[in-house]
Amino acid sequence: MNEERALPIDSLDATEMPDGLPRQEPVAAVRPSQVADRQLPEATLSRLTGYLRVLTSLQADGQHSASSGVLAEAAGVNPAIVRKDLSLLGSYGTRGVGYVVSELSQHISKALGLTQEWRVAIIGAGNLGRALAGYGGFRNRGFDVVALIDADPQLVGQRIGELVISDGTDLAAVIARDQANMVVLAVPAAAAQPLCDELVKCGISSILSFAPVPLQVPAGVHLRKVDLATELQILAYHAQDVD
Ligand SMILES: NC(=O)c1ccc[n+]([C@@H]2O[C@H](COP(=O)([O-])OP(=O)(O)OC[C@H]3O[C@@H](n4cnc5c(N)ncnc54)[C@H](O)[C@@H]3O)[C@@H](O)[C@H]2O)c1
Repeated sequence: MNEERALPIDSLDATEMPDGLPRQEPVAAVRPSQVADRQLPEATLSRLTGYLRVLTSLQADGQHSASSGVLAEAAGVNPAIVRKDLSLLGSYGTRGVGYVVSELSQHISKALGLTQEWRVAIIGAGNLGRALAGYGGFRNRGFDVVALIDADPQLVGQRIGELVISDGTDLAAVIARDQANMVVLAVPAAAAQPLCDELVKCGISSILSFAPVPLQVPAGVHLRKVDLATELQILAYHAQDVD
């Protein structure tokens, strides 16, 4: 069973060096054809989404190229980290010119799996599910929210923005009808594991859960959890007074 995505033990990450310096391994040896076979470090993945956001806005402004310095400043990291991250994708840029915005944007989108269609079903139309369903920003980041599902008959049929709440008692039918291939769980903790099991049977292999409970999924199913309370506790740990 697979609890959450494990990173390979040899994850490369410039920020993980004890002295804060980028590692010196020959990253130039990594070519695009190899990238598909390996997992990118989690910290790199999260920075890539930042670079993509910056590139999208540069493209909208009609910029043709961008230096690692420009990307670094906009993403809040240093240029060496940008170059290192992009080299892991096989993108090296040109000295004096930098990176071609449209090409790099396409390259990062491909690496992040954003060139395929992601159709997201949100399960749980309570406080959180409604807020997520009402947020318009997912579409321009590559995610189409196609269904909002709840098991409460009083909620089924209600309209939230562009979506009408679907009946969660026939989950498989809703997932098939709306051709969802990614699911967000915004249900109480007790409902999350049975739903995960049902979703796996429906063929869903990408699940993001907000339920504050450990979940088990079989190998091959990607599960991520968001736990704001844990994040706040970590923040409190770092921010506490130490006298
Ligand atoms: N991680 C976070 O940052 C964060 C923040 C807020 C809430 N949460 C968690 O998110 C979840 C939802 O929170 P909320 O405040 O929206 O709760 P809520 O009680 O307002 O909504 C939960 C909804 O899930 C529905 N539901 C229950 N079982 C279901 C099932 N089997 N199938 C379909 N729908 C089902 C309920 O009918 C209800 O409408 C909770 O687990 C909560 O702890 C997480």
